[in-house]
Amino acid sequence: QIPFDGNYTEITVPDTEVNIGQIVDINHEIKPKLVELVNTDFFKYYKLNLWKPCPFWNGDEGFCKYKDCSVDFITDWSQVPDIWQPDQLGKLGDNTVHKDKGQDENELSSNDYCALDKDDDEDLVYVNLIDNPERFTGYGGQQSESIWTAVYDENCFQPNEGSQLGQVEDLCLEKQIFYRLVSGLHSSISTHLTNEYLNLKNGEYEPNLKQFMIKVGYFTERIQNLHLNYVLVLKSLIKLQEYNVIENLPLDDSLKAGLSGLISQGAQNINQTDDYLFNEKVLFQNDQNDDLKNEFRDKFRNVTRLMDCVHCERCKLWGKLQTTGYGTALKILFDLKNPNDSINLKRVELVALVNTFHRLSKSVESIENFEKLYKIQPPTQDHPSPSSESLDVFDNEDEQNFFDSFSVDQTVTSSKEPPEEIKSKPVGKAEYKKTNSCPSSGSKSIKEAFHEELYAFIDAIGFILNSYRTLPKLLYTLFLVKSSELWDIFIGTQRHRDSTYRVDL
Ligand SMILES: Cc1cc2nc3c(=O)[nH]c(=O)nc-3n(C[C@H](O)[C@H](O)[C@H](O)COP(=O)(O)OP(=O)(O)OC[C@H]3O[C@@H](n4cnc5c(N)ncnc54)[C@H](O)[C@@H]3O)c2cc1C
Repeated sequence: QIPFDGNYTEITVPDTEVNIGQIVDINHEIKPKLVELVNTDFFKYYKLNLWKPCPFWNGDEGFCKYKDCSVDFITDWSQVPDIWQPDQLGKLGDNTVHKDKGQDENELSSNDYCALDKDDDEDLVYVNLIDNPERFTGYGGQQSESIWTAVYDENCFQPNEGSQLGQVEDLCLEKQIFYRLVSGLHSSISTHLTNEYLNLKNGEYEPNLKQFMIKVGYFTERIQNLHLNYVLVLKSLIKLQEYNVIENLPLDDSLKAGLSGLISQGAQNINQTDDYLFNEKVLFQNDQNDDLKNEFRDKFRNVTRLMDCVHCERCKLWGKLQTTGYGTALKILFDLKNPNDSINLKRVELVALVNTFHRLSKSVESIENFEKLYKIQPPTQDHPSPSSESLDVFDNEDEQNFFDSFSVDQTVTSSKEPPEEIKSKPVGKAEYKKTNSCPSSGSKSIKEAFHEELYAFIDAIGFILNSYRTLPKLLYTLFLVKSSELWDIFIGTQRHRDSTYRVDL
């Protein structure tokens, strides 16, 4: 366990050979190029449907009151740069997708990790990402919690799946990566909203150290997961370069040069082979792991679909963009296996990938800044218990009331906390190798399988014991039924032979 001492530098990034300090150094080098790139016309616009119905539940009753929940989308086509005009669209592989049988035609290609909006959807709008920054919107309470709960409980491999201890390390590597990916996305969103948090005193958006520490900073594992996401996305970009995909993209030369320059800078800073950064080849190693890969892909698609259930438009915009970015990174990492492989890369996927990397870069920079602020003056309430009801999240009652008014049932803490054991435990590569290989298709580690069997055994014993408990009552009820039948015969009012009796035990 790593007790939090206000310093993240030496903490390892799980399943990689790097530590957070090294990521910070890489980020310093590539940040200027990345910022330049996301400010270009090509990368600063994103096309999406913000009003697609939630596919999982009827959830339109949700709302987000604050003005920054909304998105300023573009209705006037003349405002959209040439590069995004319809005649330019479709050049980036849009027409070459292989369709899944039974799936919505435009929505999915068999290799896709995300459910993209249809290309011909009439409700697609363009959004200028620079004009609609990801920051505090006041979205919270039960509404956002229900989304996060669905993400973790139903569409993620849980650390407590088959394990009483509930440690993420108990999962096999593929499932670990999935959990960390989702948790890292959550950490990154929380970092942005606390880095640009509304200060009620002056109406400005500014870093709020206390909120950051409560949501992310005290949980070393959340910090690790966010940095792992940085590594995954960077590795996917490096792979695009290595396999000559960038070179062949239908982009203008300056964009290609910008993208290549950024990636080369990232690769150069690793100063080792890029498997040192992250070695995706150890995942889904053998053919038997196809089921596991399909399960991984299906679950991630569901996470992308859940973004349509987010009530706050601004949060939905960035949620959709980032899940698409991660889905694209996964596709590149897991499906591009040798230089001759082709990959379908849509324009929205490329834009999402680069912007997701920029979001992570911004998070890494913000965490570095929060670390400095913490060293100058740590928040007064140190190391709060995350499950504590008395957690003093807001500085005064006015602040509490103001934020409460944003959403129904605003709760800042929830029962959905990772168990103590996983909060600040670093996972080194050696450790993972020892315990985690998904053995076969549908895969469970030996430990998971053992726990599953154990629980089945306990259930069976419970069933047998319960039968003994209910046996006297059952016999008594049968006796009553039989006597009643005999009585009916005796008094000559015998029921029809086929009559059935309902016996409520
Ligand atoms: C897709 C999406 C996008 C959002 N975007 C924005 C936005 O742009 N601006 C904005 O102001 N709000 C946004 N929100 C809301 C925001 O994420 C929080 O839900 C809200 O601020 C309330 O926070 P909370 O402290 O109650 O805990 P939440 O962040 O809602 O977390 C719920 C529970 O999940 C667990 N948890 C928290 N972080 C992690 C982690 N990293 N890993 C594992 N478990 C974790 C904890 O047990 C926590 O109690 C978004 C929500 C969603 C679902």
